[in-house]
Amino acid sequence: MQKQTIALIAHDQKKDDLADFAFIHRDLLKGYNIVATGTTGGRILDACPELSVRRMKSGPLGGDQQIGAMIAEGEVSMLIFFTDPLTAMPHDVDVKALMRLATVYDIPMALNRATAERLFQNMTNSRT
Ligand SMILES: O=C(CO)COP(=O)(O)O
Repeated sequence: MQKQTIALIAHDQKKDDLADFAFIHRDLLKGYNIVATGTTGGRILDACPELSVRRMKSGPLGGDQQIGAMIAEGEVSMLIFFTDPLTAMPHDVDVKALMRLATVYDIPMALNRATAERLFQNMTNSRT
């Protein structure tokens, strides 16, 4: 069976947190294709070199839009996006557009670690 794809993205202040999250859940993530924005993808690969990560452009250069287009094409089944609500972003409209498409296409979307942990807990439980 074809692996499903999970999108992983983090803003700069949240990248340590997402790298840690990916490391802790690396065994689960091995069962998925991962797509990430450029810098985030690099951080995930540093933490978990064994994972298959497709790196798109960096967020401010269009990476969020690329992942949004993949969602519109039905190619992404979950979005984990550790956002930074305390820093202004030049590409805020792209971030909002990505969240909008995840909502339009009704894919599970976690915007913080607490929600992501619960989604992954749910996936772990449904595997056992
Ligand atoms: O800005 C981002 C998401 O909006 C993330 O992009 P990077 O992973 O390239 O830093």
